[in-house]
Amino acid sequence: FMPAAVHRSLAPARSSRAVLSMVATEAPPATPAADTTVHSASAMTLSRFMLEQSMKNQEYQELEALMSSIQVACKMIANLVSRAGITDLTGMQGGGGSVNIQGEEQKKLDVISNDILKECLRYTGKLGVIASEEEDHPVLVEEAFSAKYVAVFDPLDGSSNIDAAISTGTIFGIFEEKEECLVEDDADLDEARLKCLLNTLQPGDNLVAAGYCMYSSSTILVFTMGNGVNGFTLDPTIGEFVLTHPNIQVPKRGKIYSFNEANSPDWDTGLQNYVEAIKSGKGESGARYSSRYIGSMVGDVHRTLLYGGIFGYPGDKKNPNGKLRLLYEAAPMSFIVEQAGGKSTTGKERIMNIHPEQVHQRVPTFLGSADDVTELEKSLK
Ligand SMILES: O=P(O)(O)OC[C@H]1O[C@](O)(COP(=O)(O)O)[C@@H](O)[C@@H]1O
Repeated sequence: FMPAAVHRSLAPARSSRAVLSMVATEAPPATPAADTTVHSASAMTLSRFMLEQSMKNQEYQELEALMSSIQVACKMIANLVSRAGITDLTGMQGGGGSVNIQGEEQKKLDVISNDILKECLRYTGKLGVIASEEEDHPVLVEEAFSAKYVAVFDPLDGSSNIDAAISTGTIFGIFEEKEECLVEDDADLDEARLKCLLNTLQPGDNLVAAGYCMYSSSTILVFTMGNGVNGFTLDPTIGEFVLTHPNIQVPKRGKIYSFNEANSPDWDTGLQNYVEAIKSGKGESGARYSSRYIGSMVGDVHRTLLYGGIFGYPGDKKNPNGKLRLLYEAAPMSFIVEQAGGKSTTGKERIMNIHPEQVHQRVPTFLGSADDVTELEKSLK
């Protein structure tokens, strides 16, 4: 087991570093920058974090099992994604039936990530229903359909980037099932199943937890349970997610906008004017904004959370509701951004208020720094 020493290189991790340094106060003050791979037993791992949260608040006890299975699934997916080129896991699923209900051809890793998440969530026994981007319809978890939670997820967001090894991610949201979904033995199963399935269609405001795991130069899991947002980096030397981004607060205003500008000819004038203004320093802040767009929502939202600014996938003449799915992309990400002090909107209304009518419905999405999103809303009006 490695002796306690301290990371000196990662500025954002001050608080976890503080935790580590409390333990290692006797350690020499400045560890040479070269020494970057040590964690002490007192590291704030995600498992320990959840344990402490559920000791403080009983409500989190049941979520602890769910978060434990989600982190296992993300570690497995991270491993597969990082070795996709070596293990022939790039490319399309191929063969019949590899087009999901949205008409998108599925990547091999879309299907595998979906199976991994389904399996990891199933064995918690806490889930009655799951809805996934890769499942045409919500799936009833037979073993536990009298359980308490509903999980919605995009198993591998941005998978169009996977073959180029550009960042991708998993997005998840957890709802509580509505009371009447609890099925008694003699109940009419079909009716109950319908109720359970309908339980999947809940507004973002009903989320009890949401998060994403980004697979990039680091694997970072960021989530909220409605009590702030925390980020954990996977340390491959111990195979654990370690707290590196405590209590994330998105800057009130940023200097970066993130849209697929190739669609701008089809945007409405208000949005075109807004982007022109911030590009040329004629926006409210007077600053000239720069553009960043990865084309993976998880990567673009993660950067926006840390650096500020605005990310969006607007509706346009071709796709009036844009591209992002409300239930397992826009709503979970909106919960995280709002919990980090940011804002999220369709341009007309708060995304978290919207009651989904279909599992795969799309919604125009703008989220990020509160002042930037407010300025955009004014332009769209
Ligand atoms: O290539 P486009 O049209 O800009 O779309 C990019 C957007 O589509 C997505 O890839 C959609 O997600 P999926 O990959 O899960 O279908 C988002 O991650 C991203 O923000």
